[in-house]
Amino acid sequence: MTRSALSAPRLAVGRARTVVVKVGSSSLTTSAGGLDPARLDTLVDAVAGRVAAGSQVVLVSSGAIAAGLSPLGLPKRPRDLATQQAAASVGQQLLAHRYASSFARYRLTVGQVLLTSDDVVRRAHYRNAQRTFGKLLAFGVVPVVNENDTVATAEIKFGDNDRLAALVAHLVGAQALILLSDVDALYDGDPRLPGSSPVFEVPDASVLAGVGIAASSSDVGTGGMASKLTSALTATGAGIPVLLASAADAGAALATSPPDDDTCGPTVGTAFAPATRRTSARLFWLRHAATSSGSIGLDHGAVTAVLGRRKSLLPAGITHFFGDFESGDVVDLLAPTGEIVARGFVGHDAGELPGIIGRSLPELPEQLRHPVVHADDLVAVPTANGLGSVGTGSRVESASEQRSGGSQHVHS
Ligand SMILES: Nc1ncnc2c1ncn2[C@@H]1O[C@H](COP(=O)(O)OP(=O)(O)O)[C@@H](O)[C@H]1O
Ligand SMILES: N[C@@H](CCC(=O)OP(=O)(O)O)C(=O)O
Repeated sequence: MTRSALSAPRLAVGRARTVVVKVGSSSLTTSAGGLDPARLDTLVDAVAGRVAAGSQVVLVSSGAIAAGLSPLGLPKRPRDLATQQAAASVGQQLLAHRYASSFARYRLTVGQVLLTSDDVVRRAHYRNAQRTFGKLLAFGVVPVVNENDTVATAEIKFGDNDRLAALVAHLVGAQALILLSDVDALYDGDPRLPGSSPVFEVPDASVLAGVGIAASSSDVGTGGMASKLTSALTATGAGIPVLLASAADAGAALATSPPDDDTCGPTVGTAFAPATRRTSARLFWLRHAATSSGSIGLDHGAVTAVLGRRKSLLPAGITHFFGDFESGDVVDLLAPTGEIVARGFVGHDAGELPGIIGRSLPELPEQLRHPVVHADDLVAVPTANGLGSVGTGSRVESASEQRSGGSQHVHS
């Protein structure tokens, strides 16, 4: 019997030299809520197998808060931040200890990397984290990453490890992102309902328009399926293929595809094809990680020109702006609805804008006759087709939103 060839994204995942694997809390815990050593060992078996096959693997693991519950006598995941942080503090070191002893079965060393959003938002920190990962991988260490929950505050939290995993995948130059959860694939509706069917291939984001997202079934995680889709779109939008599969199928999800055999590799789960070629670090950082210094409101025509025709943003299409940015700073570009639709490096100081917004270039003095944001300095912010506010960009903190008493300038 001849076996059929796997899809291109599956083969890309199977052939990736550097892979980021993310596992959710629900896949590491018992039904009572504590860490489940057997499930953790199953995951480690799969990661060690992939490393033995010649890949570099970065593991993004949730589970710190879940692991800290029982030592603190907490019956369920607490709602308040301070208790979550205390649980994470206790749980993270239990988790790290468990990973260290489980990987030791394969003579593999783990390195713990705890990140806050600052480590990705600030460019110098981003480079520093990149260097650290590079060194760990060169030493043959398996980096085990989590959010630094103990110090992250409500304002600076990543929100969830799905998003963190996509950012880390780009940061380490991974060729694949594997999201492991307690569900075996993406479904077109709530997987607990009988009429829902699995979606095995996502060639592009338009497929997701018909996917229904049920509220997360897990009591221990924070992400839910919506955040997994946002993560998948973040990675595919940067040129990285994604596989979403069950942690119970970790071995099959991390299977390798030999260069000369198109029939072997990850057969399980849902494969997401990359949308583009790999994005440059500069534009990826701009889209997903940059903290903006202000925001600029666009009229409908400018939104179409900038997003639809990839044109530069000219003063004529601007209705208002907030913030005290300088030329070179990052600004959010807002649709007339107020939604962030793009982000760019601004070409003017905020002080220059009141005199030029709403006017065409020929009307302006020579030194001001250039785009407010040049097309090469601009990226669209994905709003995850049909998933509304789960788009990553709208979750990035905006300095202008935080500034109390920040002024707004409106063109009339
Ligand atoms: N369309 C869907 N397809 C698959 N799973 C879905 C869908 N909608 C909601 N879910 C739920 O999302 C859950 C996974 O999210 P979550 O519990 O946060 O996982 P994790 O702890 O792995 O991050 C699954 O248990 C599943 O019930
Ligand atoms: N950083 C937290 C997990 C946050 C999170 O995203 O959880 P999950 O949705 O289970 O991946 C922890 O270790 O408990």
